[in-house]
Amino acid sequence: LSSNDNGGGGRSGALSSPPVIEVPQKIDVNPPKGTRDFPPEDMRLRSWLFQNFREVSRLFGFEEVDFPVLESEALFVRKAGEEIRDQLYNFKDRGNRRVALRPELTPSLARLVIQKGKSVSLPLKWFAIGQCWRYERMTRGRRREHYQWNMDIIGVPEVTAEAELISSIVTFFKRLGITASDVGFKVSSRKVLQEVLRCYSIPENMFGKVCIIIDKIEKIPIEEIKGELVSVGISEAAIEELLQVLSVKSLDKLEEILGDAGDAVKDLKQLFSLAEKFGYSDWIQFDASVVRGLAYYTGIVFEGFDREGKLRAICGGGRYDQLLSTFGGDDIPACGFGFGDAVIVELIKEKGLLPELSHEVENIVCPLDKELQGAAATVATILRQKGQSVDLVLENKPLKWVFKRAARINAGRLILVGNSEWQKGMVGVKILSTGEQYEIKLDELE
Ligand SMILES: CC(=O)Nc1cnc2ccccc2c1
Repeated sequence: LSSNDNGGGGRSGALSSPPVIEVPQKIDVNPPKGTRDFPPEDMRLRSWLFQNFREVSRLFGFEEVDFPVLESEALFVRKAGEEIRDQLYNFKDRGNRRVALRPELTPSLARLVIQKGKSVSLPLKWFAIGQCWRYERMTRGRRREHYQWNMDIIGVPEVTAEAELISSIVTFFKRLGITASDVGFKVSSRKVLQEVLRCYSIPENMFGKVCIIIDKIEKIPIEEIKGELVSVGISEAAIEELLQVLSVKSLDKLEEILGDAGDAVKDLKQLFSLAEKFGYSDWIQFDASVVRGLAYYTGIVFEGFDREGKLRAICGGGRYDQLLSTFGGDDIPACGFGFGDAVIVELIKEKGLLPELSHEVENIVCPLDKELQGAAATVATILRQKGQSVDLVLENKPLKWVFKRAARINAGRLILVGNSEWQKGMVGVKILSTGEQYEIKLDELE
């Protein structure tokens, strides 16, 4: 009930029964659990971050794409025990369809590539910035949404694609003032795991599950990791070999163990050599323990980390050559990364790299009395047509109020529309930074 309703007691003042005053039910003004509003100050930081995502995507010749935040649940139903699956924000819609709020963007991108089929020519270089969702018990008080920047290269089997993607992230970090002493990338290949599992003739369909278990290696005790590997049927011997290989920190050592028959060592060597040419060798290191927590990766995987070790992974990605074919599409190679909007903000705060972003307008236009409101609107429109931003005073306010507002919105200059000046086709101008004041003909205002 709106406050000016007299509660259904008919015409106010009627002698009928006293109006029933309904206490208006105050809505909860906070956003839903785990979600955020973006009031102007926060929105300026988000827009600044996204502007940098977009500018880097442009520098690398990527095209922007987007997809619905709501997808068929089938896109995300993978049986590899991933956390992203356990926390799917899924439900049945009113048409009884199983749907989900997307927890990541890659499956949607794969869906669109398949949908486009032969009508697009490879390679595709697409980027997206989209809100992703998860539903986890608020016990952990973590967010249920975040925005991710994704860059994907579709149709390139060589590791030149991964090298290009890492270069784009390095470019982004440099734009923010982040250096190789602040962050690095741990790089490995799932082919390392694959080659070990093959030696123990562990079936391919176990691969995703084993990767998801291994991905928890720094999050849960090693005994639990071993237990989970045993429970999915990996032999003790294979487990020992796996854990031993995962502790390898040099490519040469890895080659000793795996030999140079497989692609794992070859791919990684090529990636590190390309890193030299891109000029980001200082940013990357081989680390066999990196597997990432998404089941569909098949080759190179990488993650950005803060060298102080205070924060969670900043970004992550890798090659997913089988994803399109598992969706019924052609066997098209692909790789990409996701870059969340949360950890990066914590990092730039830590490093004192938060930009100062203020709201500014070039002009505040004010009629000196209400008869001139129309004239002020004309002045505002002329300035706006010249590409100037204008805050037009919309009510009859005292000058004191106007000066206060001008300061708050960081107006560059105050344009006063007064009667005597207007009769001469002129307006008053006050440059607010210097106090300089003058009159000028309207058509000379620029
Ligand atoms: C640090 C953070 O907010 N992480 C975060 C927040 N929301 C998500 C939502 C979906 C998938 C991953 C997510 C990850």
